[in-house]
Amino acid sequence: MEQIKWIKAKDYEDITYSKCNGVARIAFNRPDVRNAFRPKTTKELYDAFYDAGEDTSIGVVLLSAEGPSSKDGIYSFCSGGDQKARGHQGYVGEDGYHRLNILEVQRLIRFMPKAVIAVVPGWAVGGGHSLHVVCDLTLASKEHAIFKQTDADVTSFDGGYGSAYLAKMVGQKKAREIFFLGRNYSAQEAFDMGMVNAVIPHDELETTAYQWAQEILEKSPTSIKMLKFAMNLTDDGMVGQQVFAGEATRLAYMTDEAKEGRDAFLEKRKPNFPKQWIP
Ligand SMILES: CC(C)(COP(=O)(O)OP(=O)(O)OC[C@H]1O[C@@H](n2cnc3c(N)ncnc32)[C@H](O)[C@@H]1OP(=O)(O)O)[C@@H](O)C(=O)NCCC(=O)NCCSC(=O)c1cc(O)c2ccccc2c1O
Repeated sequence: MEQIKWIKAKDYEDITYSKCNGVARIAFNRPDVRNAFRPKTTKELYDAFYDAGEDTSIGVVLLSAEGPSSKDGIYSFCSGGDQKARGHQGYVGEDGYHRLNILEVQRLIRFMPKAVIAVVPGWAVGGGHSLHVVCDLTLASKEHAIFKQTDADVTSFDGGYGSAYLAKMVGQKKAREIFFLGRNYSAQEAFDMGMVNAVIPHDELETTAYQWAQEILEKSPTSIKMLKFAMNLTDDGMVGQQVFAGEATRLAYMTDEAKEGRDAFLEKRKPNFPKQWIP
């Protein structure tokens, strides 16, 4: 097995961010509050995901978590929005504004042209549960992962990917059970209902995630990107079409036709599209 040498990509307070051999690892780092996210956390997540999306040396992103808690040794992926930071209209940051910025992070994960793997070492709850749902794949700790939806306990309902997309994954009845009853589900139960790809012994979770990432990196990057966007398309409406079509446009840019169109404009002449280019 290859030695994994994570290199810190940037210093943050609420998350850690490192890279190794084509893989970026973004990890929640507030284990004493079960990795709840506050506005600072979502800002940092957005920044790190944006960087990983733009970095052409990165092909796969792991969304993981540091831990366990220094208080009680319990592992968490993320327990959702920090209820202590919750104000009247959203989560309040140092600037005093009320926001629901985690939805922007969800969209970044959903629309980035790279595979994102949720690596769940412990609690995945509320908005933390929604984050694993929106990731492309989920690997869960056999011993410690627990999946739970508390949205209906705290009147903070994710009516987008967290619930409606979950229903596509596990079926309508099961998704309604998860949200309406808010029970705990083990990694194995989550696997059986189709929202987890593999149940992994805790000690092997991170290395397995890295191995899965390396396997994906052996595939054609354009295929991974187009397959991800194709699978997103039916659920994402016009935005899904826009994202998929944007990549088709990028491929079209690489043709002689596109070069002729661009060059003709720059040379202030009529474009010459020969008949043999007609499809
Ligand atoms: C996750 C738990 C089930 C774990 O229970 P356990 O008994 O193991 O641990 P404790 O409850 O004692 O927690 C230890 C310690 O952590 C603090 N903590 C845990 N979670 C949070 C949290 N979310 N916010 C703030 N603090 C948290 C807890 O207070 C303890 O601190 P001490 O100081 O006492 O040591 C359990 O902790 C739990 O149920 N947590 C709350 C889960 C929750 O309700 N999350 C919010 C759901 S709503 C949400 O996430 C959300 C966010 C958004 O931005 C949205 C935006 C748009 C739409 C929807 C959104 C949305 O739904």
